[in-house]
Amino acid sequence: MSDFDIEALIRKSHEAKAHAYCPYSKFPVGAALLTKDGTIYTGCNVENASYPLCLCAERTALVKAVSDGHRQFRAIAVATDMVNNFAAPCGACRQCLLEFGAEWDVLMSKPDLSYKMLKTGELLPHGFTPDALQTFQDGIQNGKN
Ligand SMILES: O=c1ccn([C@H]2C[C@H](O)[C@@H](CO)O2)c(=O)[nH]1
Repeated sequence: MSDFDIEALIRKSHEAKAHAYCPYSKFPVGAALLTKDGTIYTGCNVENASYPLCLCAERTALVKAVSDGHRQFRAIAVATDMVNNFAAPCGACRQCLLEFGAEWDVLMSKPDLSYKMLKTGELLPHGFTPDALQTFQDGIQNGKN
């Protein structure tokens, strides 16, 4: 059982998709990120004529939230127009979501609002986390690195 309204969050991610700036890929993506305190930040993909600078919807929502002071999250819903596939975050987004914990929910949806739910840590198993850097720093303190 989730302690938040899954359908409402997914719906918001589909609404956010309407703002996608994607003249190159023509692949709109929306995201809705729920913070621990119940605030919702939305995001969309923002592309650029310099293709590698394209921003994904998930990271747009994440940086909006973090830059407002949020670091604890309950869930992120991701939306695309694909009817045959759930909206799976790309590798870079998985890494950025994992930065803020391995135990919060990623809701990958379709336009009919059906979804697949996985934890951030399930989406990127064996990921590189802040813990690894902490362990490294501890090793330096103890003369082991
Ligand atoms: O998880 C994803 C995957 C892709 N995109 C965007 C990036 C680019 O603008 C377009 C096509 O890759 O979709 C996202 O926003 N999120």
